[in-house]
Amino acid sequence: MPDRVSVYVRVAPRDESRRHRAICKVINTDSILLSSNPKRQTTFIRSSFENKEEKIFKFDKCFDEGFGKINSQSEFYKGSINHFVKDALNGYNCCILAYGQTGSGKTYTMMGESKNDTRGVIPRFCEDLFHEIESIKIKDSSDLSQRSEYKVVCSIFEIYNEQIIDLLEMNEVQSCSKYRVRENRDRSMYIENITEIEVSNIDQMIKCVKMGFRNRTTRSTNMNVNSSRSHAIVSITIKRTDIDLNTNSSIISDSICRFVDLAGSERSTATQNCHNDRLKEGNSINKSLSTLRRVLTSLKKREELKYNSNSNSSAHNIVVPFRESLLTWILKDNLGGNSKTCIIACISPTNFEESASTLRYADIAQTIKTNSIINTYSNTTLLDNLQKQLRIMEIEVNKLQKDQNSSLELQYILNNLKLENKFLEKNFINRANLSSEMRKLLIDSEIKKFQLMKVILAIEIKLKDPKKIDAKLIGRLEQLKLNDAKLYNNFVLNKDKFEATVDIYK
Ligand SMILES: Nc1ncnc2c1ncn2[C@@H]1O[C@H](COP(=O)(O)OP(=O)(O)OP(=O)(O)O)[C@@H](O)[C@H]1O
Repeated sequence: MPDRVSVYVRVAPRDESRRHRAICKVINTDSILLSSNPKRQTTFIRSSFENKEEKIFKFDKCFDEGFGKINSQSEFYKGSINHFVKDALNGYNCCILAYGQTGSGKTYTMMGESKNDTRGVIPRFCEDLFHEIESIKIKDSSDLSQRSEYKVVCSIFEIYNEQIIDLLEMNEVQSCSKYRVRENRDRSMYIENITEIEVSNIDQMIKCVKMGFRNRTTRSTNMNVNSSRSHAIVSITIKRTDIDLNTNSSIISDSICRFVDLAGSERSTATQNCHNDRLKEGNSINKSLSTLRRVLTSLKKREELKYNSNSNSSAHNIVVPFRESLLTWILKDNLGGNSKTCIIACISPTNFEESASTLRYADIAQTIKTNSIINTYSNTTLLDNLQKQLRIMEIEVNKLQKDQNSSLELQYILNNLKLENKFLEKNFINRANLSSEMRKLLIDSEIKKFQLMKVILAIEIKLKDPKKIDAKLIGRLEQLKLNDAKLYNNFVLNKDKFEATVDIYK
């Protein structure tokens, strides 16, 4: 079912945002007037400098009125994200991205603080997820015909300088190169070798998420990295199996929920990036965020073409640069693919340009369509797929056996050739006793022996790896056959077998 990327706007409190930006040494602050109107779902932004324009954006929901009321974490969660719990349990992939400049409240919104009422979207989602699972289990317990089983797996990583850092890996010294982004058969993305922890209740889940974010802070301190310079991704995989106890058949649904706390979106010129490492950091953040913006722009263009020209072919000519950064490659399916996606546009009332830029990109994002489907299959489909795979493997095994047979046939031919060679050698040694006519014959056979040795040598080499047998060798054997059919027939006692072997490799 086509969905649209939804956008929720959140405004950080003026003082907090300014204090955080001061700590992060962000310069170029600007004084702006910014307010959201939750009734109309609009956000108004205007620089207090007279020459800057006024802008009004309309989104799915606008929270926090800027100068007025600040929405609590609970109000924000209930008004935006909590419906994703049911979606995820029903088998839909979901993705929640927090986008905005440094100090605009991305981490506060996603993770929140340790105080109970200030916890963010991720811990609240995890709590709701297990509450929902528990309530389904209680409902099931009175139903004798059905039972549901759940498996929840969590992985947490960050992308820093275009490398993946596993935040659940106990060993602090990590080889980043072992983490590879791979594509599943259904074209969804996964990270090879990433630590995955199975959790079975709220406590385990929250501990896992907290450990990931604690590692993010510890590692960033050890590496002298500000956490806002990396993108943190929490990935929760949910597998639900509904078993019909009467028929013993089951329906399985799989979904992945990704929570992405993006690095600060300000341009590197806006921060005091003079140090080499900082410059590298800045460049890679710029690269991934600018790729993200280009991906959003290309997807929007694609949508417009589809809508205006009513032709899919011109829309498909638009190349979306997913592969140009790790971030967009991992999120490929979430941006315009099989996912229910939302962007939380975090803005801070201290910088006109950056806030306007965040709102502009959120505006582009909300035009993008996704195609979320319930990722479900029955155990009979699973069986069908496994049987299909089995058949493919059987064909492979047969082929391999055939190769092995061919190699046995070649071995047989080789032995015959060796025998013939011995015969020729014997004649060669006794040639002094031969008549001139016989000698001529032997010179011929000497040439043939030489040819034969070459063929034997080639076959011996190829026997080590029969697959590598090439047209040249077959050509040589064929030539031998043409030059002297009698000799050839002597070499090969079982002619048919030999030809069959040659045919296989033709
Ligand atoms: N809605 C809010 N209510 C209360 N405090 C907030 C809110 N938004 C942000 N803050 C406070 O503002 C400060 C900066 O927020 P936060 O660290 O979440 O910003 P950020 O966008 O993640 O920055 P960075 O990109 O540097 O990681 C924090 O002290 C946080 O507690």
